Amino acid sequence: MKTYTAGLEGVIAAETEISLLDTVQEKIIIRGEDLIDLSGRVGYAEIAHLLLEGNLPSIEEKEELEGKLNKLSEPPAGITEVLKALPGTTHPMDGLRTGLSALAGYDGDLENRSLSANKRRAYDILGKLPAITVNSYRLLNGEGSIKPNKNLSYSANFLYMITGKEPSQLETDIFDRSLLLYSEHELPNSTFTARVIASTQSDMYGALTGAVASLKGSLHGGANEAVMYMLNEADSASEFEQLMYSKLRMKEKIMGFGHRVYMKRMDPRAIVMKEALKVLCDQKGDHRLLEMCEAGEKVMEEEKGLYPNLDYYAAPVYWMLGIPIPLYTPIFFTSRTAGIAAHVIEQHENNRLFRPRVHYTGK
Ligand SMILES: CC(=O)SCCNC(=O)CCNC(=O)[C@H](O)C(C)(C)COP(=O)(O)OP(=O)(O)OC[C@H]1O[C@@H](n2cnc3c(N)ncnc32)[C@H](O)[C@@H]1OP(=O)(O)O
Ligand SMILES: O=C([O-])CC(=O)C(=O)O
Repeated sequence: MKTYTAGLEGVIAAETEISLLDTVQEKIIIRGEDLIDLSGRVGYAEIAHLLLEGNLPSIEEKEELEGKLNKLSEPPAGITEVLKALPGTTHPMDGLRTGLSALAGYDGDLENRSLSANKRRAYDILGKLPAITVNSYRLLNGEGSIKPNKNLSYSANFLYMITGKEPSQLETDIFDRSLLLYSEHELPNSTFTARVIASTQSDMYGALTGAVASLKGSLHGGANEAVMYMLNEADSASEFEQLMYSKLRMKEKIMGFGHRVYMKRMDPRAIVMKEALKVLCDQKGDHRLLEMCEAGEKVMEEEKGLYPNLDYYAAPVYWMLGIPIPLYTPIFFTSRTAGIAAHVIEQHENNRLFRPRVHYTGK
């Protein structure tokens, strides 16, 4: 009776003022602004403000937001205890999912779905997630937990907690840019998941927790970790090229390539991350990873007509920044929290329950 499309391809499933992948003008529009254009001009905190408040902040508002996120950056001690109780075999993404879920118990106003209550908890979650993300990795590795350094900006502190040393300005800028690029992307599986959960009038913690599970999958955020494991299987551009050919012969999907929306062109965010990789390679005087990635790009274009997505170039950038691979997907989620929280708020503000029908193929 009604049109059915596998994977909801091309289906319009939500009305939003938050973002649009404009495939005609080839732009990522966030609340009327061009994300790629912004990536050279503003930082992650400003994008978080744009997503949650609807406008870019003034200098004072930006400082106020950085201060607010700083103040909120320490999770309750009970969350650390929850993370400590998990077995060491737990993936940090599952640690993050568990820690985020447990935060709900600390919200004294959990059933309040008003705009102000939702914004308050969005900032609270955003403030605490870097520590939850990093400590889920550290505690699972048998390392002690690390406290946020409140003298640093949001991104500098996040990177400091990951590596244990204060990052340089260049490292901070590149990491911040990666967070900005990951912050929001219209209606990917995880954002859709969160909106579906929120549409039952369930709370933001539950909606975001479901989104973590969605984003973990290798067809979505999990691809950035898979890309790095794949790059580490080779030592040079020619070895990587051979690896790609053999994977294609085995009909394997190559992680970091293809995208439901950018099927036939390079993800514009990947172009920005490729430039960042080049800067890091130039600085370290070691171009091996860049050369390998470029070789892989050429194979995929020639063999499959497919182009890199953001994960393909974010992975080697994170490697060059000294970030452990199991943190790549949790970092992606932490950054995407600003966008997904904005979608949960929008869903609660103008809600209709998601309840589609099926195309029945059974007896
Ligand atoms: C930041 C992000 O989350 S971006 C996504 C990150 N995920 C990845 O990088 C995983 C690898 N990529 C993929 O699996 C896909 O391209 C997806 C999941 C991103 C998009 O999937 P869909 O839109 O459903 O496309 P689908 O998987 O149907 O692919 C269409 C065709 O292209 C091929 N294809 C798509 N991506 C790839 C790939 N990475 N490697 C090899 N072939 C691919 C498929 O095999 C399929 O070919 P066929 O028609 O001959 O069977
Ligand atoms: O948009 C998608 O389908 C996947 C995603 O989250 C991204 O590319 O950032």
